[in-house]
Amino acid sequence: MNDLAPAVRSILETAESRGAESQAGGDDRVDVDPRDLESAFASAAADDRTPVIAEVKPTSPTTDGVREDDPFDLATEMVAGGAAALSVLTEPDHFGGSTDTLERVREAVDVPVLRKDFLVREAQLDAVESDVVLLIARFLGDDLEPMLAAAHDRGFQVLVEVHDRAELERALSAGARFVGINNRDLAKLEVDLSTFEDVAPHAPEDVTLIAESGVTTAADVRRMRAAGADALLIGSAIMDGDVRSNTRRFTTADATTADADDPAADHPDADDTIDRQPSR
Ligand SMILES: O=C(O)c1ccccc1NCC(=O)[C@H](O)[C@H](O)COP(=O)(O)O
Repeated sequence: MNDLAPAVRSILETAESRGAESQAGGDDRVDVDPRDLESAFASAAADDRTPVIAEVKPTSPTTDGVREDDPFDLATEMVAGGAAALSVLTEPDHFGGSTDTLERVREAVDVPVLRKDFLVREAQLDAVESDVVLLIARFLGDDLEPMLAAAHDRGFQVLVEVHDRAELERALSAGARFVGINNRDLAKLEVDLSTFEDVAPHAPEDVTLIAESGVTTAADVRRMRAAGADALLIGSAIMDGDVRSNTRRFTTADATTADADDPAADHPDADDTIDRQPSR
C-alpha cells in the first residue's frame, strides 16, 4: 500500500481503526432486503434517463470546502433530477459522511442507496443497512472474496471497485456482478477517463459496469456509455452548484448531443462502440 497517495493512506488507516459503529448501539448482524439496483437502471433506461448513481459527497481530499446542505434535501433533489440510485459517503474523517446520513437519505427516497466507504473488515458491514455496499479490490487483496460473500450473505448487492485489468480479474473470480471501474487512480489521485475505456472491454457482457469518478460533462457521460458503461457514478460535478439541474444534465445526456449547457466537445471516439467479451 506504499504506492497510495498520502490522503488515501490516511483514509485507509482510519478505516482500519473504525469498528462496526452500529446505529443500534449493538453488534447485531444486519439482514438487508435491498431495493434492486439492476431494476432501477432498467427503469431509468425505459424512461429515457441515463442510469446515474448520484453521490451525496459533502467533501473529499480533492474538493475545496464542505457542502453543508442537509443531505435529505440534496438526496431528494438528485432523485427529482432523475437519478436512478444514490450513493452516500459514510466515511466521516475525509468525506464528511456518516451512517446517520445514509439512514436518513434511505428513508427519504425510494431508489437504491449505495453505502460508499472504505470497508476492510466484516463487522463494518453491520454498521448500517443499505441496498448496495462498495468493496474496493485494491484495499481488500485476498480478503475481497470473503468480504463479498459476507456482504451477499447479509443481503447486500455489492459494487466491487477496480482500477486495472488485474483487479477486474480478481473481482470476477470473487464473483462480482456489479463492477465499478474507477477513473481516479488512488496512487496519485489523478483522474483519467481512458481508464474505463481500457478496462471495460475485458469485462464479460453479463457483468453490470459502472464508470466511477471524473465525469464532469454530458459529453463525458456519452464517452463512458460508448465505452460500455451501463451506469455512471457521479459525485463532485453534481454537488457543485444546483444539484437537481446538475443531475438532470447527466441523466439526459444519452438523449442529447453537445449543447449550450455542455460546451465541451464530444470525445472523438464517442460514437465508436467497444465490443465487450462474450459471457463466460
Ligand atoms: O473523491 C476523492 O477525492 C477521493 C479521494 C481519495 C479516495 C477516494 C475518493 N473518492 C471516492 C469516489 O469513489 C468518488 O467519490 C466517486 O467515484 C465520485 O467521483 P467524482 O464524480 O469524481 O466526485
